Amino acid sequence: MKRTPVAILGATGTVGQKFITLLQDHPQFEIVELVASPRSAGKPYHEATSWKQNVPIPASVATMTVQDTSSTLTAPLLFSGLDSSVAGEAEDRYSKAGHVVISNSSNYRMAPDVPLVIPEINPDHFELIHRQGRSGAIITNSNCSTMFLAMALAPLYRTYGIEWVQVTTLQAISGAGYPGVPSLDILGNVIPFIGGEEEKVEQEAQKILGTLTEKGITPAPFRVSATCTRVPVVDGHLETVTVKFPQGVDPSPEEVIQTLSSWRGLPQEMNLPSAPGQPLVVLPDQDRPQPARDIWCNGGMSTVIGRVRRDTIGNIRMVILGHNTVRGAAGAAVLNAEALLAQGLLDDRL
Ligand SMILES: NC(=O)C1=CN([C@@H]2O[C@H](COP(=O)(O)OP(=O)(O)OC[C@H]3O[C@@H](n4cnc5c(N)ncnc54)[C@H](OP(=O)(O)O)[C@@H]3O)[C@@H](O)[C@H]2O)C=CC1
Ligand SMILES: N[C@@H](CC(=O)OP(=O)(O)O)C(=O)O
Repeated sequence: MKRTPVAILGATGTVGQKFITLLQDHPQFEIVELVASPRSAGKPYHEATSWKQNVPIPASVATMTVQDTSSTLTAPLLFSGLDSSVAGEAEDRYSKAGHVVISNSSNYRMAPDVPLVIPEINPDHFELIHRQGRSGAIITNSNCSTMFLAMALAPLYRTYGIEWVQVTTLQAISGAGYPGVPSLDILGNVIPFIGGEEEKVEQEAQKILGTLTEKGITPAPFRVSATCTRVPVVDGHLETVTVKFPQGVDPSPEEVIQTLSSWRGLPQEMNLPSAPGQPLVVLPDQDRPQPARDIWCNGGMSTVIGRVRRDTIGNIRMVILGHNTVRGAAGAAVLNAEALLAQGLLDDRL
């Protein structure tokens, strides 16, 4: 099968590097162009990037010359891990020039005509690309902490309804990009603030779980209260979550575990290349999930859950975990692209 040529925007960064490792042997996509800042442009990729992955740079990419965002690109499909300070202008321009941009950046996530999709939850929202008036399109995935929260909430919301959610995140340093948080700030420490993060976690899940109508997306009506912290962990965002169901709804922890574990969506039904067989994996051990042990569950594409138990104020509390640069970023974007292709939604654009 002929592979679709793709470019990676922000290729030298933390998310960009993860795109390269996930796409190097992908059956549907072939990396043909790399884009980063003017600081990197003109250099071979291996010189421009500070490679932090635990596999070597693929030979086909190592010597590719990096371009900047002023370049005209040939690839019809662009995966973006651009810094949000430049993503807005570049993604808008490329999508108006006919490229389909699958973005990790926060700039367009809440735009009314831009799909914010987790394909297990709301693949019907992809339809919004036809309302954008662009010859290409912009499709986004969520904030990394939102990703694991929304995945865990989806089957609960659809089975029981939700009144409110309280979440505290313990976020890895790779979430801040590279070089990211200075070592003297984070080693042996916890920083109880991540700029802009709580606002994203408090509103993105409701768009994802919202209902698509003629007028746009009506967000799901539950409230989220979030406290976001940075901890000295390299990869993996852990979150403690309390869920309050509507009045009179009070499933047992065993029922909730069954609801979470049995959840499947379009990526599993269509057997997409990056789909985890089981999107939510519930561990029985009292001291799991742990970032050092569990982030690579199903190739880093599952949300791992533990400690599901009754709460004293809400109904249920649990601990959730995910790989922030895989399912929380690059892997989510690749899965979105696979879902779009499988449904033929890009046939008129690629
Ligand atoms: N890390 C994570 O877990 C997650 C990140 N995201 C989002 O993904 C995006 C990338 O994050 P991350 O990889 O962590 O960040 P990094 O800081 O590691 O990488 C940023 C990338 O943007 C490029 N860039 C910076 N300035 C410019 C410019 N003026 N023109 C063109 N390119 C530029 C950098 O290129 P150069 O090397 O040349 O400077 C680099 O490739 C951000 O929007 C972030 O918010 C979303 C979810 C999770
Ligand atoms: N802020 C997240 C990563 C990120 O960049 O998210 P966003 O794209 O929503 O700004 C973290 O620190 O872990």
